[in-house]
Amino acid sequence: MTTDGRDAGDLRVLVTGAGGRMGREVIEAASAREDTAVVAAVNRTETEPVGSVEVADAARLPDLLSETDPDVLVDFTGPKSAVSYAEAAAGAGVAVVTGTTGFDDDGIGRLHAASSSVPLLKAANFARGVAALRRAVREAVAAVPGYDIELTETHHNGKRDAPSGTAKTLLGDVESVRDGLDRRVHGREGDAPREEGEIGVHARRAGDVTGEHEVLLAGNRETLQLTHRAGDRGVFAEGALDAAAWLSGRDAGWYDFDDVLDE
Ligand SMILES: NC(=O)C1=CN([C@@H]2O[C@H](COP(=O)(O)OP(=O)(O)OC[C@H]3O[C@@H](n4cnc5c(N)ncnc54)[C@H](OP(=O)(O)O)[C@@H]3O)[C@@H](O)[C@H]2O)C=CC1
Ligand SMILES: O=C(O)C1=N[C@H](C(=O)O)C[C@H](O)C1
Repeated sequence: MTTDGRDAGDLRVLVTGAGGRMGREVIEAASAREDTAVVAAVNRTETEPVGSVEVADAARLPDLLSETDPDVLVDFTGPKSAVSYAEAAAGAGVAVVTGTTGFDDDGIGRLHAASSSVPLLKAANFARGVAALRRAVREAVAAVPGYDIELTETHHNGKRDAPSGTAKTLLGDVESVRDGLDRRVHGREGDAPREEGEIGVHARRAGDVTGEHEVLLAGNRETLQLTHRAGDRGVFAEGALDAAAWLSGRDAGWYDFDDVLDE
């Protein structure tokens, strides 16, 4: 038993972005788990404790990585910070789970480089229903060749990146099973009839919507809509912690949420 009453075999997580919507959710979900301990939490700007967890200045991350001996750093921040946090974790030999979205190619390359020394799991969406949606979309697109495809995602008005990371993942899924889709059309305006090879992409931002993704397939006098709605952020936090528990102790390398679900 440790001094905080947790078992010595518990999963030890360090949470970045602890003042953000997801960081707070991860701390709350971890604190409610008997087998998980939040050994440190950091945020860029000064942040009140989250429950009983003190939040340190993110500049202290390198020290905290060595002082608190975490198994996994769990990150939901922004694309620049996520890369530098992952690199700090890799330098300290600590595994990384990141749910951050909006990376550019350089960021993805640097995450891959970090994954050569520690296990790193990146997923744009930690909801199990989205994993099921991805499978359903691949199957449906393959089953209705030639149907028009439009993707719509809806999120709260605080979301920065568009389209969402999940939307980009779904677009990759569609394109992986349908040849000839060579143009993502982000909204339409003016004289803009639909053309062969297009996939329409629509990002809506409104109120406090947690996250919705819909793939619409239409043709041959019928429509098929495949939709996922997240009820609250707890679903993402629980998935990320399940991923962290799965990742802890694995070999260095690049992993995604499907690896967790496939086992
Ligand atoms: N994979 C998944 O299942 C999910 C992924 N996400 C993704 O997680 C990320 C965070 O989302 P959310 O919690 O809603 O966002 P918030 O804006 O609520 O929180 C962002 C957090 O990241 C920190 N941050 C942002 N930019 C920087 C930076 N440049 N340097 C240091 N810290 C930074 C913020 O710090 P500060 O407080 O100082 O601003 C804050 O703590 C997004 O990319 C989002 O798309 C969200 C939900 C689910
Ligand atoms: O920013 C969010 O809130 C979310 N972001 C993720 C994304 O970009 O796909 C996942 C989820 O939809 C919530």
